[in-house]
Amino acid sequence: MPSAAVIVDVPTMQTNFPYSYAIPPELQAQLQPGMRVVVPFGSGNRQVEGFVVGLQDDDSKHQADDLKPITRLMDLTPVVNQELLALSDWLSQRTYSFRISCLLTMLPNVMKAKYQTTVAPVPPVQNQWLAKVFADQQELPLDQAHFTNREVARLTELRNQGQVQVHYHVKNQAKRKTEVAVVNQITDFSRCAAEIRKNATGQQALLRQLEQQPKTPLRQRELTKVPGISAAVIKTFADRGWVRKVTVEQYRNPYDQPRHPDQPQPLTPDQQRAVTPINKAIRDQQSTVFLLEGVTGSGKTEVYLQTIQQALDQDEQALMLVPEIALTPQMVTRVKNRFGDQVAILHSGLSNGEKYDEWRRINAGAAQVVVGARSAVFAPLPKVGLIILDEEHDPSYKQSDNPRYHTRDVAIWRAQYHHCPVVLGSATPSLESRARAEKGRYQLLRLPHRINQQQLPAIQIVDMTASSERYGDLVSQELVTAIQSTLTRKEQVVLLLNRRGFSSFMLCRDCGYVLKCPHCDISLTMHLDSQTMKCHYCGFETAIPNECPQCHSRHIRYFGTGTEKAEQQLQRLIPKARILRMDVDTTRKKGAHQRILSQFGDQQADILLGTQMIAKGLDFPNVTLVGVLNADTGLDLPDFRASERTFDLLTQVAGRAGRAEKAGQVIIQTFNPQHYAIQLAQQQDYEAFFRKEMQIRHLAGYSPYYFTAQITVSALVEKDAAQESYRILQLLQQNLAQTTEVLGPTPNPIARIKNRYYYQIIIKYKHDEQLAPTLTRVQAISQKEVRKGLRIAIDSDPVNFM
Ligand SMILES: Nc1ncnc2c1ncn2[C@@H]1O[C@H](COP(=O)(O)OP(=O)(O)OP(=O)(O)O)[C@@H](O)[C@H]1O
Ligand SMILES: [Zn+2]
Ligand SMILES: [Zn+2]
Repeated sequence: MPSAAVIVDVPTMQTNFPYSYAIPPELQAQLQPGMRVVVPFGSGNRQVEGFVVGLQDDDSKHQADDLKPITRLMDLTPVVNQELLALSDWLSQRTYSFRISCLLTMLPNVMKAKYQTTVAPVPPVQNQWLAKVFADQQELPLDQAHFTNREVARLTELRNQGQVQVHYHVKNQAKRKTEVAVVNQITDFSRCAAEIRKNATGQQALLRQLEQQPKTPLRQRELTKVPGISAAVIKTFADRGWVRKVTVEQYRNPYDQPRHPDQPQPLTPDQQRAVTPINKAIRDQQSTVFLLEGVTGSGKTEVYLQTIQQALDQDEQALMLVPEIALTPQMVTRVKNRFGDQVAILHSGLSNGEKYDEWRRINAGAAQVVVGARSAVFAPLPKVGLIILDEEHDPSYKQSDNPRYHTRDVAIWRAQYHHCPVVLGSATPSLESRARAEKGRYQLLRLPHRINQQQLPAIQIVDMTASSERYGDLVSQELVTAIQSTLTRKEQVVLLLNRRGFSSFMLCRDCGYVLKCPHCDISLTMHLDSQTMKCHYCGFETAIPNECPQCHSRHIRYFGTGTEKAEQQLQRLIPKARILRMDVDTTRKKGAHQRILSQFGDQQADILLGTQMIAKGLDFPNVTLVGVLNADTGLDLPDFRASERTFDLLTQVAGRAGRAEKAGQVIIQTFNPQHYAIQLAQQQDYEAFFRKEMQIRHLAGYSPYYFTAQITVSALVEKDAAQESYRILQLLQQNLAQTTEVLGPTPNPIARIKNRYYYQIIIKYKHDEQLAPTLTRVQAISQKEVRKGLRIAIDSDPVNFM
C-alpha cells in the first residue's frame, strides 16, 4: 500500500521530520504533495493537521499495515507547490525553525487552521451532572464559554473514569465567497440564433456573449451589466439547456483606487544601461543578482517597470517586494497604472479575506505581477521571470518571529530555482549588499544622476547644541525661517521627526555627549529598574551620571519627543501653516495613509510632519524643503548599524526635496554635527559612507566582515532566563571554533517585556563548521524547556539588537 510523508502541525524537535501514513484506497488517486491532511497523531490518536511533503510507493521499509491511515483530506488541490516545499526545507535549516512553521508561514492567515477541542459523554450517561450539562447535545466545545475551570476539573475526573471522551477537531477558517456563473452548452450557435425572436434583444445579446467566450464560465453579475441581459434572460437559456448554472469563487478587489493607465517612458541613458543587462539576464534565464544603486529621484521605478515588462513579454511573471507596503502607496499606484488587472497586491493592510483572494488569484496563475511586503516573497507564482526588492536595505525585510528569515535570502533562493535575475534597488544599499557587489558576487548597476539633470538638494546642518531655546526645543530659527519662505512661495514642506529608538538614553544638552561603552563603542542604555547605564553587547555597567562626564554640565536629559508635541510647537511658531501629521496614531484606520498623502498631494496642506513613514518613496513635485527635527535619536542606539540607519534615513528623507523642476533644500537639526554619518549624509555621498563604515566595521569586527547570530532566552522569572543563558553559553564555548567570539549573556535593554525577562547572547564568527550543529542543539534544548516557561529564540542573522 502506498504511503504519504506528512509534516504534522506539532512544532517540536521530535516531529521536525515527516511521518509516514497509509493512504486509504479512496484517497490514493487524489493525494498529492502540498495538500493538507488530517491525521491521527501520538498515542491518543488525536487528530492533527499536516502537510503531505512526499509520496512513497510501497517498499519494504514501511510495513503499510503498521502505518496509521490518513483520516481525511483538507484540500482538493495542493496549497503548497513543489518549489515552496523545497524552499520550506531549506528555510527551516537556515533559520533553525521547524518545518511546520515554515510551511505555515507561506500560507495566508485564513488557511491556517485552528483546533477545536470538544468533549462528549460516553453513553450510557449515568452521571446526573453530565446529563444536565449536555442535555441532548452529543458534544460541546471545551472552552471558557461552555465550562468554568471547576467544571473542567470535574470533566477531567470523569474522563479518568472513562465517562467522558475528548475530541480534537480541526476547524478550517477559510471562507470563500461564491457567486453564480453560467457555462455555455451550445455547440451550434447559428441554430440557436434562428430560434430566437428578432425582438428578443436580450437573448441575442447573451448569445453573442456566449459565442465570444464559449469556454469560460461567465459571471452572472458581470453579464447582467450588458444592456438587455437580465436574470430572466439567463433563466430562459438555462431552461432551454443552452447554459448551465454553476457557482464560482468570487474575488474581492482590494484595490479601489481609480486607475490612470500609463505608458513606458523613454529611458535616460543611465536607465538604459541598467535595463539592458537585466533584460538580457531575464531572456537568458540567468539568476544574476543585480544591485541597482540609484540616487534618490534617479528613476529606479521606471527600471523596475520596464524589466517587469520583459518578463511578461516572455510569458513569465514578476515578483516585486517593497517595504511594508502601506508606506509606499505611490509605488503600488505606479505598478497598477502600468500593468492593470494583472497585478495582485499583498500587504498587511488587507483583510484576511482580501489576502486570501489575492493569494488564490496568484496560485491559479491569474496574476502576472505581484507587489507585496515581506511575506509576499512566498507568493506561489508558477513561472517567476524576475524578482525585485525595492529599498533593499530596509530592516522590515527581516522577519522578527519564527521563522526569522530575510526576504533577500528567500528571493535569491527562488531566483536560483526559477533561473531568473534578482534586482536589489536602493539609494543607500545595505553594507552587506554593497560589499557583495564589490566582490563581484552581485552585479553593480548605478544611476548616479537625478532625472532631468535635477541636482540633489543642498543640505544645511543646524547645530542644536548652539540653538537658542526661544523657539522651543524642537525647531531652530533657521528651520522656521526656511519654512516661512517656502510657504510664501506656495511650495510644500516635509518634516521628519525621527522616532527610532526609545527615550532611555541620556544626552548632554550642552555638548551633545552621549555616554558610551568603553569596550564596544556603542552607547549605554539606561535601565531604570537597576538605576544603571548598561552596555547591551558586553554587559559593562555604570551608575547613571548626574552630570556630563565630558563638560560637567548638569544640563542632561532624556531624548525622545512625540509628533503631537512637535505639531503644537510648529503651529505656535507658524500660525498660518496647514499641517498634516502622519504617525502611528493618525494612520491607524484603513486607508488613512493614502488619504493623508493624497491630501498633501492635492496641496490641501503646507507641511507634512511625520515619523519614518514619510521618509521613503514619496514623489511630490511641489516639495522643496525637507527638515529633519532630530537626526540624532537613531545614532546612539546600542546597535552597530546605528550609523548606517541614520545615514540611510537622512539620505532617503532628503531625497524627497526638489524632485521635479524646482530645486530642493534640506535642513538637518542635530546635536552631533561632526558625526561622519551626518556629514556624509549632508554630502549625499553613499560611496564615501560605504568606505568609511566598512573600515569601522572591519576594526570592530562586525558585519559584513563577520557574521552574527543571536540567541535570546526569556523566562517569567529572571533567574531562570539568566541560568539558562549561562548554560547555553557553556555549550557554545565548548563547541564553537576558537576564532568565534561569544558576547554576553546580557539582559536586554528593556529587561522585561510583557512580564518576561530577556537575556541575549551574540555570536560573531567568520567560518565555523560547528555553528550549525551547535545551534541545532540549542534549538533542541529550546523545545524541551518550553514547558518550564523558558523560551529560546535563535536568529541566524539579526538586523536588530534590541
Ligand atoms: N525616463 C524618464 N523620463 C522622464 N521622467 C522619468 C523617467 N524615469 C523616471 N522619471 C520620473 O522621475 C521621478 C523620480 O523617479 P523615481 O520615483 O522612480 O525615483 P527613485 O529612483 O525611485 O527615487 P527614490 O529612491 O527617491 O524613491 C518620477 O516622478 C518619475 O516619474
Ligand atoms: Zn556635556
Ligand atoms: Zn560593551
